[in-house]
Order: sequence, then structure tokens, then C-alpha cells
Amino acid sequence: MLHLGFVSHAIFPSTAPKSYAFARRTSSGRGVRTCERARLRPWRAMAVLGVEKTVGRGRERAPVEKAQYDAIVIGSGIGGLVAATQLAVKGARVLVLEKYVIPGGSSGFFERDGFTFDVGSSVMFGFSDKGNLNLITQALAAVGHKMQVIPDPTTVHFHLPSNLSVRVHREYDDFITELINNFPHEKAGILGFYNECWKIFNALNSLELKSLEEPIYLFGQFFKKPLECLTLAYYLPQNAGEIARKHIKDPQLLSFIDAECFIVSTVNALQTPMINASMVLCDRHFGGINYPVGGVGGIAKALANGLVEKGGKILYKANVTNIILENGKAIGVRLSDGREFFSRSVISNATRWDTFGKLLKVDDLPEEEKNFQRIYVKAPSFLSIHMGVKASVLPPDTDCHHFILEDDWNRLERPYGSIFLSIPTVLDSTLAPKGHHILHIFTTSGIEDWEVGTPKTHRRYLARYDGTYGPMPRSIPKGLLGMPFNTTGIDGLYCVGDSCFPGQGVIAVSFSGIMCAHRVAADIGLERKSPILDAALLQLLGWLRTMA
Ligand SMILES: NC(=O)c1ccc[n+]([C@@H]2O[C@H](COP(=O)([O-])OP(=O)(O)OC[C@H]3O[C@@H](n4cnc5c(N)ncnc54)[C@H](O)[C@@H]3O)[C@@H](O)[C@H]2O)c1
Ligand SMILES: CC(C)=CCC/C(C)=C/C=C/C(C)=C/C=C/C(C)=C/C=C/C=C(C)/C=C/C=C(C)/C=C/C=C(\C)CCC=C(C)C
Repeated sequence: MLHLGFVSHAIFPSTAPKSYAFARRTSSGRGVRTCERARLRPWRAMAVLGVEKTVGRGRERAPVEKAQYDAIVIGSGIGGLVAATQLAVKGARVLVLEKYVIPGGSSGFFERDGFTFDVGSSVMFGFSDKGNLNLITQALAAVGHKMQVIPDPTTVHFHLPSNLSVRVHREYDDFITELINNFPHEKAGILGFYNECWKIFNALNSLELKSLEEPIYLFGQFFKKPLECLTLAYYLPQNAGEIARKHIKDPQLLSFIDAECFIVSTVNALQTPMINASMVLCDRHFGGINYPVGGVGGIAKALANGLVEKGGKILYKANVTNIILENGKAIGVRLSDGREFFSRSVISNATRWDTFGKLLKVDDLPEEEKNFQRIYVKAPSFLSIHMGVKASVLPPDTDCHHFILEDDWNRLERPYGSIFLSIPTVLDSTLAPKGHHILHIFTTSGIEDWEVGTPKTHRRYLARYDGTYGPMPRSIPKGLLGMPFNTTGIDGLYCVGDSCFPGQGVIAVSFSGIMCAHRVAADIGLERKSPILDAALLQLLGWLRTMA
């Protein structure tokens, strides 16, 4: 167990005025924002573009054919930025509207007294230079950016009940040997379970990843890689816990698999889709976990810069309050300051609860959303403490990431039952003044327990319903079957981010962004599409989801 010792100071991101000031001074978006304001605030700008003038809080509607943009993206989380950049490189006219002062959402950053803190997770999947699943590397490359990364030798160090200590080494064989040494009687079970994960990972890694809602692509992949696609289709409705139980009997080892899943899904293995579990349990050894030099916030900054370099636009302090509908189709958005923007498609990177509960004023929730809310509930938020400490308080060779569950396995999913700890300065010492480390300590926590800060901080700064971490199945789900993709029951409106397939995680929302951009590009004529096949596939997918 780690002893944290002397803490030089504790910082809660809820009191973020300095980071705000920093963002205003240094964010590359500033210039963009200023010039956008000057260019777009007067209705003159719309007139130049042939868009009908709007009055005050906007009562007249611009006809869709006169839309200024091909896609408006609400929010610059990684999901929104990936969708935006993918569309911009396909030639679409893209506008991103971000409520906060810097891009990134929960993958943002803030600075205090020479320390650079990651707002959220510092564990980066999909950031290697190999395979098809390095989606963050690919998203950056699409806009001509590449970040220097530092390989993490240990994904996570588990500190578990009965003094069970397991390091997830980057080298797969080292990890498996350590696990088998802890559970020698389960050697066959351990190999059986993790080998099954590799089967799925290898199938995923062999595909070109695009929209599963786009039939020409989907059938093309089935044609090129039939076995791999059938493997994925077979596992789509399955969860990791039930597969683990086929191989493993030892209850403590099954609890360990629960902890493996919990740290990425906030639920146990029985509720974690097998495809998602396989993705993370293998990518950490295939491409490895890699930390971007200068902090996670650099990813969003690079994507936002890349977007602008590819002709897209991003406005900060642009709080979208309404999605504007015309004849049931999403045609634009309205901001809290009254400005309106019109587009051929609207992509919401807000959660589906926020999109359909706040941004859209519809009497009846579309069936698709009712189904989503029947299967999924908001995951809890996190209570986070960001600290700078003297380097001397940490034992030598401390690992970067830790998960701590003391004494009782039953506390795994309870609020405050476990502790996550990341020390990114173990990998990148430039994030703190010399002789210091950064600690990011976090634990699951619901909003009802707090009057100030914490989950409320997530709600306030990330505009996420109750500060939620994402969707969580209400009971045992049918794997990923019930998870909605990007289209919605509203024509012209798409969702992207962690309340869409395949769920929580920076790499997961990157995939969601790639899928979304492909589907939108097909719908606005930048990619091939077949309306007949589209209708058939969307109907089939809708029907499959009702089975979940
Ligand atoms: N919570 C964490 O601790 C944490 C940390 C790091 C990464 N992550 C991962 O990131 C994933 C989330 O990424 P994401 O892309 O889905 O979303 P996100 O929540 O990171 O970003 C959404 C962005 O949209 C903006 N936004 C929301 N509503 C808006 C509105 N009405 N107007 C303008 N802007 C608005 C927010 O300000 C935010 O910047 C999570 O699933 C998680 O795995 C989470
Ligand atoms: C459609 C039909 C019907 C059929 C078809 C079939 C097919 C082809 C299919 C396919 C599929 C696919 C492609 C899929 C894909 C998927 C994916 C990509 C997924 C992904 C996922 C990912 C994930 C989930 C991730 C996650 C992560 C996370 C969340 C992380 C987190 C972290 C943290 C929190 C940190 C921790 C810390 C410490 C420990 C300190």
C-alpha cells in the first residue's frame, strides 16, 4: 500500500479560475474565437452566406439548403473533436461549439503553480504506432499531427483484498506469469479467458473501423473478413463475466476479473461487454499504454489545431442551449447568448441524457432513446483530488497507476469503495516543478452526496447530466447489443461520445467519432450511400436493440 505522506497542496478543479485565465492567455483557440466573433456575431455574416436573418433570440429559421455548415458539433470532447476532424478532412464545412474555454472536455487539463494536471484519466489506450486500433494516433495523423509519447511499463498496479497485489505489465507474458503465480491452480482458466480476449481483439484489429450503421462499408468488411466479422457478431451480445466463468472457478480470481473490468467500465465483469473488455485487456499489451509528453490535454489541443488547419472552425464559450428543428429535422443550434448557427447536420457530443433532456425540446422522446434509457442508467460521477507533492514522499520505483480496494471485494462497486491513483509525473517529470510529483486520486461518487464541488464539478465544467461518467447497464446487458450508434430518432441529429456505441473511454469515444463522421459524410453526400440498404440496416439494428 502506498503511503502518501506530506501533501504540499490540494487542488480541486471546481475552483478553476487560474486554469481559466491560463486558457484565455495561451489557448490557440483565442485567436479563432476573437475573429469568429467579429465575423459571425453580426447577422451580416449570415447574410453574406445567404442565410436568412434571425431576429433577437431567433424566431425565423434558415432554410436547410442555405445552411452555413455541413456539420455543427456541440462540444469538443475527444468524441466531438474526432468526428469534427474526420469530417473536415473529407471536405465538410465544420463548426465546433464548445461551452468551456479550452477543448477536451474530460480529457482537458488545468495548470496551477507550475503543475499541469489532467482533468481525467491519464491511462491512454489506442496511442501506439501499430495495428488498426490505435485510434488516437490515427485521429491525430488524419489532421497531420503526431505526439511524442512515453511508454508506460505498467498499465495498473492492483492492490486488492487478502494482500493480492498484481501488476499489469506491458509485456503480456510477464503479466500472465504474475497472475498464474498468484493462482497456480487456475493456470488453464487464466490462459483460456485471456486467449478468448485475444481472439476478439485480433478480429477487431484486422478490420478497417468505420460506421457500423453504414451498410456498404459493413457488407464490404463481411466480404473481406468474414470470419473476423462473424466472430465479432457472435460476441456482440456477450459479457466478460459469463465468459470468465466458463474458464475460471476460483471466486477470488473472478473478483480480480471484476476489478479488471470495473476500472474501465465502472461495473463488474458480468455487466461489461466482452468486446470492450477484450479491447482494453489486450490493447494494453499489443500497442501498450502510452502517455503523451506534456499531458493528456495536448491531444485535444492538437486535434483542435488540426481542425482549424483543415478549414474547420471552433468557438469557445459557446454554450448551446437548443437544437433547432424544422419539420422534425435538426437544422441548427441556438446559443445562450442568442446566436444561431445553421447546418445540414448537427452532432451532439453532450451525453444522450443532456441532448434529449435539455437541448432538444420534443414532446415525445424518440423510441430509440426510450430503449436506451430502459437498458442504461447514468454511471456515477467521480470525486477527484489533484495534488502536488514532494517527490520524496513516494517510494522509489512507484508505478504510475494504482487501483486500491482494501479488505472487502463487496465494496468494489460501492461509492467511495475503491481508490484510483495516477501519478503521471512518474512518466513525464515536466508536468511538475523539479522535485515534485502530481497525484490524481479519485473514487466513484454520486451527485446526491455533495453540496459543493466534485460530481457537481463534472456537471458544471463538462456539462454532463449529474456529472455522470457515462452509461451503465441497469442490469445484465446483452453485451453491446443495446448500445445506440450515432443516428438518432431525429432526422439530421447525431450523437457522439460515451453514451453511444461502444461506450466509455477515450479510445471508445474516438471510435464513436470515426463512426459518426462516416455516417454523416454518407448522409451529406461525401461518401457513398445506398438509401435502400440504409433503411434496411437501420431497421435491422433498431430491431436488434429491442432484443437487448
Ligand atoms: N470523467 C473522467 O474522469 C474522464 C477523464 C478522461 C477521459 N474520460 C473519458 O472521456 C469520455 C468522454 O468523452 P466525450 O467525448 O464523450 O465527452 P466529454 O464529456 O469529455 O466532452 C464533452 C464536451 O462537450 C461540451 N459540451 C457539453 N454540452 C455542451 C453544450 N450544450 N454546449 C457546448 N458545449 C457543450 C463540454 O463542455 C465538453 O467539453 C469518457 O467516457 C471517459 O472515458 C473521462
Ligand atoms: C452490426 C452487426 C449486427 C454486426 C456486425 C458485427 C461487427 C462487424 C461488429 C464490429 C464491432 C466493432 C468494430 C466494435 C469495436 C469496438 C471497439 C473499438 C471498442 C472499444 C472499446 C474501448 C473501451 C471500452 C475503452 C475503455 C477505456 C476506459 C474507460 C479507460 C478508463 C481508464 C481509467 C478510468 C483509468 C483507470 C485509472 C487508474 C487505475 C489509476
